[in-house]
Amino acid sequence: MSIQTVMVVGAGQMGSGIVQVAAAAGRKVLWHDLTMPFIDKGMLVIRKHLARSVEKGKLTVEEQTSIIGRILPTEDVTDAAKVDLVIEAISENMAWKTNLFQKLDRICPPGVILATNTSSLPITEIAAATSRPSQVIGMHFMNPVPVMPLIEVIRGLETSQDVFDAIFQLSKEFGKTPVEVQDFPGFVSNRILMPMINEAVFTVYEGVASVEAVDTVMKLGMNHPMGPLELADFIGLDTCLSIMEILYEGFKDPKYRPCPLLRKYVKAGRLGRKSGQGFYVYA
Ligand SMILES: CC(=O)CC(=O)SCCNC(=O)CCNC(=O)[C@H](O)C(C)(C)COP(=O)(O)OP(=O)(O)OC[C@H]1O[C@@H](n2cnc3c(N)ncnc32)[C@H](O)[C@@H]1OP(=O)(O)O
Ligand SMILES: NC(=O)C1=CN([C@@H]2O[C@H](COP(=O)(O)OP(=O)(O)OC[C@H]3O[C@@H](n4cnc5c(N)ncnc54)[C@H](OP(=O)(O)O)[C@@H]3O)[C@@H](O)[C@H]2O)C=CC1
Repeated sequence: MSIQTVMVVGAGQMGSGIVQVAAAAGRKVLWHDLTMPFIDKGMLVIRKHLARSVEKGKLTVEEQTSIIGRILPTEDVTDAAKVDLVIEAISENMAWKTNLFQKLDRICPPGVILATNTSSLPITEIAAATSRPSQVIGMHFMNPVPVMPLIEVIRGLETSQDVFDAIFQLSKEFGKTPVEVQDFPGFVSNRILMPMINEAVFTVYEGVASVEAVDTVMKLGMNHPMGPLELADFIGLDTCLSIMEILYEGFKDPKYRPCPLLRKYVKAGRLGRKSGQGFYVYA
């Protein structure tokens, strides 16, 4: 199964990273979001990162130009009919994702693989919304995509071996290390990471320590590159809350209850770096 053309849906922080990595790996990438200004914003981010790589001598100007040339923005989702693989990276919301997968299922010819970058939603449930559950798979990149070497490759209940092998191989061609994971809430990464972040929020909520103090403890005491609250802001507090809700709902275990402070911040629109304020304020 050769994958040469890819559509990425969603021009947020994950979508732009996935587009950059796929284009750098020589794939032609159609990039779709609901409106062109979102894609334009994402293109600026990619151009900035590539320009930095050129400045540092990690990329030639010719390579930079050809990577940009392989990225084709489109407002028309029916362009998905032209690709071998669609990677969905829209917001972490099951209704929006199943709606999109139903649409993609109608648009794409048989044989096109539909992958989701969901952080925690059940792949099997997303697959069941389509008429091709054997061709639906989880391809979970880490943030920031161009830097982090891992991709969790998640098998839905019906994912075929051919599709699994093709995505595992493609992940390697993207320069990443794929790890096989079964379809359970939060997979491996967020089942372990997100309760730690949630516990850090509880630590602030209960007045044990300040935001800065919690992050300093984890950075200097545990050698984490970012403190858990800084990382929560980086991921997006809306995404963190959605993941905690999915763990709580999926396991029905109170240990996964989201901290009320996390919920409060999301309700207030404090989503972290992307909205300008979360646990920290960004310029
Ligand atoms: C929620 C989920 O479902 C799953 C997830 O993704 S969970 C989140 C997983 N990610 C993490 O845990 C990230 C933790 N943080 C880190 O690893 C580091 O802080 C970091 C890599 C983000 C930044 O590292 P740093 O050393 O502090 O910064 P900096 O020196 O500026 O950057 C290091 C490199 O990363 C690049 N970089 C940093 N941020 C970047 C971004 N957003 N996009 C692309 N490249 C980026 C820099 O250009 C630099 O590249 P070079 O080595 O080629 O010069
Ligand atoms: N943030 C992280 O660290 C990680 C996130 N993920 C997962 O990746 C996915 C995206 O997350 P992230 O990039 O952070 O989110 P963002 O909020 O940064 O971006 C989501 C983008 O998707 C767009 N969008 C929403 N609905 C549609 C649709 N129907 N069609 C096309 N575009 C749409 C949004 O547009 P609009 O603003 O108009 O709604 C927005 O541009 C989520 O499933 C998340 O769980 C996975 C790994 C890490």
